[in-house]
Amino acid sequence: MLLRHARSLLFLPASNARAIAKVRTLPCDLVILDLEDAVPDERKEDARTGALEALAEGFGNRLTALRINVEGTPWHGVEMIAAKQSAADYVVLPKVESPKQVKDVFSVTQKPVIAMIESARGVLAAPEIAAGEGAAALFMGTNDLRQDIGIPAIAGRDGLAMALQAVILAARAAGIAVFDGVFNRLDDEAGFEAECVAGHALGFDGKTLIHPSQVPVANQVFGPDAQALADARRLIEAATGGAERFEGRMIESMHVEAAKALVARAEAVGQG
Ligand SMILES: CC(C)(COP(=O)(O)OP(=O)(O)OC[C@H]1O[C@@H](n2cnc3c(N)ncnc32)[C@H](O)[C@@H]1OP(=O)(O)O)[C@@H](O)C(=O)NCCC(=O)NCCSC(=O)C[C@H](O)C(=O)O
Ligand SMILES: [Mg+2]
Repeated sequence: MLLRHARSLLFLPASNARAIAKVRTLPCDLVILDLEDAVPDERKEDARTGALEALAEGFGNRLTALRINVEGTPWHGVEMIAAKQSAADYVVLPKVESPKQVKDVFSVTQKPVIAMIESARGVLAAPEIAAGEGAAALFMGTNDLRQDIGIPAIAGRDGLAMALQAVILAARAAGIAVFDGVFNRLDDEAGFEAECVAGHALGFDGKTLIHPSQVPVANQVFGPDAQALADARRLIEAATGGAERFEGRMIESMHVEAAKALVARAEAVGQG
């Protein structure tokens, strides 16, 4: 699967063996083994060893990533070496504020880097980060971003709107994928689904997740809906080129391209 087709991107602490076993049973598209905030300092070393073993064992046909700690922490250097030696498909780099951070990690690990945008500085530098060497995708880090901007944890996402859109535009201008931040309220199913729908409508490719219960909803919201897929197939079949009428609306070549992209996404995620 291509990264841009991923709908559900599940974080888990690399120190949690039960979660590692569990994720192998889940229909998530990308597994992210975390060495950063989900792992206490005294467990970083164990987590690193556990991550390398788990990645070597593999996660079936799921894409894999290792989130390392940022430069300036005691773990950054050793985790870059571990990432290079690992079987992870991607490195996730948190708290990115410049393209140089991504380039430096890419040059050591030789793995495509998913840059997390988690601060006002990061948002303002997102166009350069997304276009920079080694950047494969952007993740929103909305917990840290709220804190950096000063948005109360209990407030909704209105205060994040400009940042979310700026990051999506930066990713699109650079031609890379972009994924929404995590939803913390584990028991608020309706709130989670509403945030997935809103993120999908903004243009995110998928959503980063923290719990198994969130995977099916993200897959459903970010996966092609059956009606849209049927519509896309009819449109591709009917189109003859240029502007024309299709089922009461005007279509042109960009609509055919969009329909083909939807069919490709459906096939990639096994919904074709
Ligand atoms: C949030 C949790 C700590 C909740 O844990 P808990 O209450 O123990 O979960 P459950 O009892 O409901 O778990 C049920 C079973 O599911 C497994 N499980 C739980 N979470 C995961 C997971 N993420 N991946 C795989 N499997 C998981 C449990 O092991 C149970 O199975 P079993 O053992 O067989 O009974 C916990 O969900 C958790 O740790 N989540 C991930 C936290 C994390 O990785 N955080 C870092 C990423 S968030 C982020 O990046 C923020 C960002 O930086 C920002 O700034 O916004
Ligand atoms: Mg964060």
